[in-house]
Amino acid sequence: MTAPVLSVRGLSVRFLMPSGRRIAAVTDAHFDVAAGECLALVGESGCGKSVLASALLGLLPANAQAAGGAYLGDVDLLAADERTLARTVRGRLIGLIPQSPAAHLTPVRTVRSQLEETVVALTGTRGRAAVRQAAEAAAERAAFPAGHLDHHPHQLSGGLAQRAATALALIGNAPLLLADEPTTGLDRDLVHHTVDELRRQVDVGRRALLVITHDLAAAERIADRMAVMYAGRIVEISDATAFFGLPGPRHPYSRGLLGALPERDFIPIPGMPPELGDLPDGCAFAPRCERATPTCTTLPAAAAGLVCHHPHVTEDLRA
Ligand SMILES: Nc1ncnc2c1ncn2[C@@H]1O[C@H](COP(=O)(O)OP(=O)(O)OP(=O)(O)O)[C@@H](O)[C@H]1O
Ligand code: NI
Repeated sequence: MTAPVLSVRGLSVRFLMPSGRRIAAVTDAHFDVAAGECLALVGESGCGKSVLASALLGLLPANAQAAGGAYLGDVDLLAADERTLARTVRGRLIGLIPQSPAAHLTPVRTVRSQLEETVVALTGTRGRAAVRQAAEAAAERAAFPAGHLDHHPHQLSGGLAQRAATALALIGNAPLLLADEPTTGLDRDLVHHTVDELRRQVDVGRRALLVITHDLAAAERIADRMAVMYAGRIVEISDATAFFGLPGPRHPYSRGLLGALPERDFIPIPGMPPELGDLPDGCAFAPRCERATPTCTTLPAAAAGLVCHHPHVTEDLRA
């Protein structure tokens, strides 16, 4: 296997609240993403997905404390200073595909001028003609039509705004693309389109892609591997084909997430996720888990991409 582009090792993030409360937003995350691979990070709202992404980008708020390591090439993202993050990480090592492209684009300037500015800032290209050509090439890579380059963001459809934002994210040729909810608010056709464009960047550009999403159908379409997060912890990492097909997810929570989909069983997981400021000592999912036993008051050891005392194994799935 090729060396990973991103290696996350024991990453934890705590928010310290004025009341003295500590919020455990991310706990002990371990994963890799390789070139030419897409890892989808899924889980219910508030489970810590965006906080994890912010930690990688060095964009945590001042009341956050991060521990552990996150390595991209020879840069430890958690230890890097703001100057390194601004000059070499954001845009150059990590291309960020934003959640709401319309808000990410500058409203008063054309797409062309924003692309050109980013070309100058990130690639060192100089000279009007060369910059113009590089901006047009970036648009083309994201399938943004040349005929719309002189439009302002408000003149673009949701799909074209997404492609403009993707074009911007690709300019620095970053080895890692990070997309936080890239398909939120888009209709199904556009979801497919956006996801397929991102997948193309992985396949053609041999980039690593970490995509954060609520949308399991989008994840199924794009991901090679699935990471499922619950109450700040990644509880399962599995091959996407096995996860969505047979034998299916191994963690009871992951099975619940899939089973809640309208196109599957349409049965919601009972109960609510716990408060991240008041997590139990043992497995945080136990109160909602139909397989819970007395051992679940202790924390399960992580093994083979699973944090669970009683995962589903292939034998019970056949029964
Ligand atoms: N600045 C902050 N101060 C304190 N707590 C915070 C702060 N930012 C986020 N949190 C808490 O961290 C937890 C994780 O939030 P996060 O935004 O990562 O969730 P998420 O999984 O991305 O959810 P969604 O799917 O809704 O985007 C939440 O409980 C949130 O309240
Ligand atoms: Ni989020």
